[in-house]
This record gives sequence, structure tokens and C-alpha cells, in this order.
Amino acid sequence: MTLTTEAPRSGRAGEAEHGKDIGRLVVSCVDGPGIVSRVSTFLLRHGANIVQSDQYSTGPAGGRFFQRVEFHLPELEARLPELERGFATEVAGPLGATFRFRAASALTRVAVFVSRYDHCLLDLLWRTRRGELPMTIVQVVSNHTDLADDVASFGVPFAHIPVTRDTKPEAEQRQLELLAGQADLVVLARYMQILSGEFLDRVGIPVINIHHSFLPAFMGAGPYQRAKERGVKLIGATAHYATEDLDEGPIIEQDVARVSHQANVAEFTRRGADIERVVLARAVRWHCEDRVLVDGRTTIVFS
Ligand SMILES: Nc1nc2c(c(=O)[nH]1)N[C@@H](CN(C=O)c1ccc(C(=O)N[C@@H](CCC(=O)O)C(=O)O)cc1)CN2
Repeated sequence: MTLTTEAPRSGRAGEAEHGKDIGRLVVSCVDGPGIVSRVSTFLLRHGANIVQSDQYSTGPAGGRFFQRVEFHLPELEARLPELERGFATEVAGPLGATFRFRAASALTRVAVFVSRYDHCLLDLLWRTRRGELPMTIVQVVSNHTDLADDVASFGVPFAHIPVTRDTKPEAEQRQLELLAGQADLVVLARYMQILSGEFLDRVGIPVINIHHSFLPAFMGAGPYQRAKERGVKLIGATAHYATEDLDEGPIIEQDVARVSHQANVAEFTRRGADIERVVLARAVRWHCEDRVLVDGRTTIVFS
């Protein structure tokens, strides 16, 4: 018998792969013996059946331990508050661990920031509408009006908030007010404005950026032009968490494609756009599925 699974064509992502009673738990703490046992014993005692578990240690002597567990538990949604209270007291407290429980069917509320390039934004809107991404795009924010009609065609709210060097603080204040309590993640889909450290602190949710180079090469503006001038044989894209240090945040996903001397910057840009879209979609999906854990300037991705 051939087992085939088709990508969900519509409806909520997660329902196709995960029933409504599948939960997720992510844990991170200083490494030490017995952590997996403590976590699995806790889940067992609360009636949960572990269906997937991934863990990684950066080193047994004082390193960091990371774990991602998927489990089945009847009446999951109603049981989550009890699980969180119990885990905090019985496991996380003694370990000094950070943790998070979520229902696998939960959709991440995403605000997408964009300037004029449409390819990454439209790709996310299209994949979300198809149910490929376990998220809902609650808002698009742009410093230009070019993409307003495209966004409206997907039935998603569009906010035009112009930004200049002199008005950036006021613009960021408007962005923060718009997002307050409405989103769980910000995605910069080729948004061409540098977010201030104050914005990143105050927004209080993760920010994922797609940079159009294979970082750490060609940070900053105009990477394809500089890549052509350098005579590279590979171009790439990098999805990373945005920090105050431009394009230096923890890398989530990257990919590359070969180019030859015959390709000009326009060809780099055209081929690079395909890489950017795929890399960003992969990174956003993995984030929404709680597969990405940050360890300082790096990530652990249980893909
Ligand atoms: N705090 C952060 N903000 C942003 C990041 C980041 O990593 N941390 N990534 C950038 C995206 N980006 C490259 O991927 C990038 C965007 C814009 C610029 C830039 O020089 N912008 C100028 C204005 C340009 C314009 O007005 O068109 C500026 O902000 O002064 C460099 C790199 C997104 N933001």
C-alpha cells in the first residue's frame, strides 16, 4: 500500500497533519542528566502520549539543553492551563527552564511589513490562503502604497505608514499602536527600513527578516550589486531574527543557487527572488511550528 499525503488545499493548517488534541512543548535550560526523563514523566503523569521528541545539547558540562515534544492529550485545550501550572512547579522551576505549551492547531498571528518588492509578501499571502502555513496574516504594514490593492485582494488589512529619516520615531509609534496585542510575530518581507532598537524592545514579539544574500556575506543594502562586482558563483538568501545589529540576528534558514559570469544583476535579482520566497516561507513555517529555538546569536532548528 502506498502512503501518500497531499498538501492541504484549504482550511486551517495543522488540522490536516495534527488532530485537535495534539500539543507542543518546547523547553530550554542548562544541560544536565535526567531532563528528558523529567519531561516525559510529567507528560505521562498528566495522561499525555508523546508522538515526537527532539532534543539537543550544546555540551553536557554547562551547555544549554533544548527540547521540542509533540504529544497527544484528549481535551487538550481545556488541559493546557493545568499543564502549564504543573510544569512550572514540578519541572521548569527546579531546572530553571523556560518553556511553552501550545496546541499544534493554533495559528500564529502574523503582521507583515513590506516596502515595494512584492514577491515575498505575495508568496506568504498565497501560501497562507492555501493552508500551507499555520498562521493568519492579521495586518500588512507598508511605508509605500504600491501593494495596497494586492493585499486587499486577499482580504487582509493594509496600513500605509510612511517613513523618513526624520519621521521614523513617529512612524514606529504608529506601527506599535497598530500591532499592540494583535500579533504574535512580525515578518519583514523585504521591508527596506531599519527598525530601531526601541521598536524591537517595545514590540515584544519576534521579528523575522529575509535578507537577500547568503549571510554573513553582503550585509546591508544592495547585496546583489555587490555580489556581481565580487564575481560570486553562488547567490543566496537568509531568513533571520532581526536584532538591533543589522542583518546579524540568529539565522533560521538559508539557501543558495549557482550563478555564472554571464548573469547580470537583473538575473541575480530574478533568481534570488525565488530563493528569498522559499527561504522565508520555510523559516516562518518552522517558527510557527515552534521548531526554532534561539541560543544566543544562533538557533537550533528541529526541522
Ligand atoms: N533592526 C533591524 N531592522 C531591519 C533589519 C535588521 O536585521 N535589523 N533588516 C532589514 C532588511 N535589510 C536587509 O535585509 C535592510 C533594509 C534597509 C536598509 C537601509 O539601509 N535602509 C535605509 C532606508 C532605505 C530607504 O529609505 O529605502 C534606512 O533605514 O535608513 C538596509 C538593510 C530591515 N530592517
